[in-house]
Amino acid sequence: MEQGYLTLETGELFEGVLIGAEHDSLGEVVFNTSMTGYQEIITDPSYAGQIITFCYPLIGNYGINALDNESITPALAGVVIGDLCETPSHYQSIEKFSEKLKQAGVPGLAGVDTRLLVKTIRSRGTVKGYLGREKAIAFPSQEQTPFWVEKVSTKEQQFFKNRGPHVVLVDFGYKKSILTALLAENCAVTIVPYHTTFEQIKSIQPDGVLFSNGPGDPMALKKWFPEYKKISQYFPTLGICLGHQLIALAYGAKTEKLTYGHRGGNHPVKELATGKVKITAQNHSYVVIDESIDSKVFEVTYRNVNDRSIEGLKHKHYPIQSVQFHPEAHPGPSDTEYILTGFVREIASLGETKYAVK
Ligand SMILES: NC(=O)CC[C@H](N)C(=O)O
Repeated sequence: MEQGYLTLETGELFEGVLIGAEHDSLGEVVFNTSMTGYQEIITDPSYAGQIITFCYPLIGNYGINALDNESITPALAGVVIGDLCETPSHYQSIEKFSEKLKQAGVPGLAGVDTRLLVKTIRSRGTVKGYLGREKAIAFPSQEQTPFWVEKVSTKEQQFFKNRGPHVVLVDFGYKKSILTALLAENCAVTIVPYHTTFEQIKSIQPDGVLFSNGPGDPMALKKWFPEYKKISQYFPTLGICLGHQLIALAYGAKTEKLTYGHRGGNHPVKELATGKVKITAQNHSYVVIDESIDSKVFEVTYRNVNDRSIEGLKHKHYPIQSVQFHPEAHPGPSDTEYILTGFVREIASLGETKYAVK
């Protein structure tokens, strides 16, 4: 196996062996603390442009199956792992982790001291990294950040027929699990590109709208905020992760980048109405800034137990709610599944009266 390196922008160097696709890669180095779910993580479009470090030391031991992909084409820039298992054992396994990376065009580095790397990111904050055969001597100067949502959002509308309420899923890089959860609730689903206008959505006549998760800085979508506001003022709306950030921004709030983000399957959030703590799956860098919320407009519904950051919002006049975590889980606990099922129940019960709410 060929030796390779991950060079951080801040100068630290990590050695390992190259796996997966045979090209070098530049990306934002982040880490995920989940103990399982590497397949769902590498196929989650929200990781576009990022190099994921797995904190869990053993990756690949249960292989890759035909069921758990969150998207067809992985969008991430690379992976960094401790021990790579090349002899997977699971009855559903159809290929090895390294084969999946290769076939998806994603390079990786194995045999890395990921514990040290994670500690470095925790103290430095999220940094750029260069993964390749050579140590990087210089980093390319700050070129324009790619518009990741454009790369992962659907180009065409797709419709899934079903007997329940009709949901428009605005695709910023949606995880398949969100679609699966809606279909399981009998929803008919129309998936639309991120730039779909209010008038276009109105012509679809849905019962509710769901703004999906997605990669990058939510401010990259600034141009469309007025449209997202109009959509959410007309239709009952649920926002998940990037979708949550976009709703807050569309109503005048602000977002900021966390030092190293929340990525993993055991992030505790408190539901403020009940005081109950739920364990959630998370994957984000940005958060809505507390002081930027207009308390006449939004109620904060959830807070992160570790850093008290905002995890959920509810509009005080319109049927709009949003969560920073992932109620669809995958991978992660299903403690907050009720948010998706509650949304479907709500749009079903609003029925014909829904427009009168405004
Ligand atoms: N999973 C997501 O939707 C991530 C949202 C956004 N890209 C962030 O990093 O905060």
